[in-house]
Amino acid sequence: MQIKQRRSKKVSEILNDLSLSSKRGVAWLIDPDEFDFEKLEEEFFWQASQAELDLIFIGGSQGLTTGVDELISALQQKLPSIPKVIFPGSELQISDQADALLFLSLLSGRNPEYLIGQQVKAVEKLRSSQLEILSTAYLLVNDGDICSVHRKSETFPLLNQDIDQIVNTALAGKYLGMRHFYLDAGSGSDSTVSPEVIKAVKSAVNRPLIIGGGLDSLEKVQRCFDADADLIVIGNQAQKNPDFLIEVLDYKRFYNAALHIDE
Ligand SMILES: CC(C)=CCC/C(C)=C/CC/C(C)=C/CC/C(C)=C/COP(=O)(O)OP(=O)(O)O
Ligand SMILES: O=P(O)(O)OC[C@@H](O)CO
Ligand SMILES: [Mg+2]
Repeated sequence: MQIKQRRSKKVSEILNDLSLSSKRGVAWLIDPDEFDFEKLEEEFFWQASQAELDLIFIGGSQGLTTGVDELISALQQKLPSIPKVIFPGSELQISDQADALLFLSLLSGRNPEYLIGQQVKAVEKLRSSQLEILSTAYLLVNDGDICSVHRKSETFPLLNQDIDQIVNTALAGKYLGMRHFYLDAGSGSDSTVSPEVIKAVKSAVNRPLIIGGGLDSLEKVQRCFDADADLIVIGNQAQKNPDFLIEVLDYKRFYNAALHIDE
């Protein structure tokens, strides 16, 4: 509660603002299974808040419950002004300490547990919670790489080349009433969501579009920004090298400022 009262904007408003403007946003994904807080210097947290990190996502593909509350409390101490959003690998990762929850349905697959099973299991916890619930169509898309999210969900990704199928899947989510869209290549994926797919989905759904998976260079980030991604997610590469996240944030600032000059 205390956390939410201090914020001026809801997470849905932050996403809508990004979607309606040509500005790009960056989220840092922290996997509570693997995160070692001790390793990060104070300097890193200072730079992250100065560099206008938009959101922090918390979640892991294994969906384990351990450490989620502790992680969010620790983040609250270090980065109090940045909204914290649960990106759940399972309903067990829901925490009231966060500001919002990506209420995902894995539309690229046909596993009922990830289409509706986990969501129903989450309801008891959500009925009494203050979390902002963000209905999110979640699609796994890459060139055929199999990552831990595919193994965990027992689904295959849609292929970048099948643009019509991807757009139709995203639009089916929109027609079902979903308001946010997340195309994910999978954590650490060799291939990313292609710019053609990003462009096609964004122009079809015209709603906030989140892109992640395998973004490990500024070139890949730029391709997503140029293709109209509203928010990109950096996980693995920030864990390997925290300076990379700061570089991406600096790049975003430069990118958004350049857009402003052109306007
Ligand atoms: C809505 C509720 C309550 C639950 C949703 C449950 C669903 C549909 C999940 C989608 C499928 C799934 C398993 C997604 C995982 C998303 C995630 C947190 C990925 C982060 O991956 P990492 O844990 O960083 O990857 P590694 O395993 O490679 O470390
Ligand atoms: O860990 P990376 O490869 O950055 O992927 C982030 C996220 O989109 C995975 O679900
Ligand atoms: Mg993980």
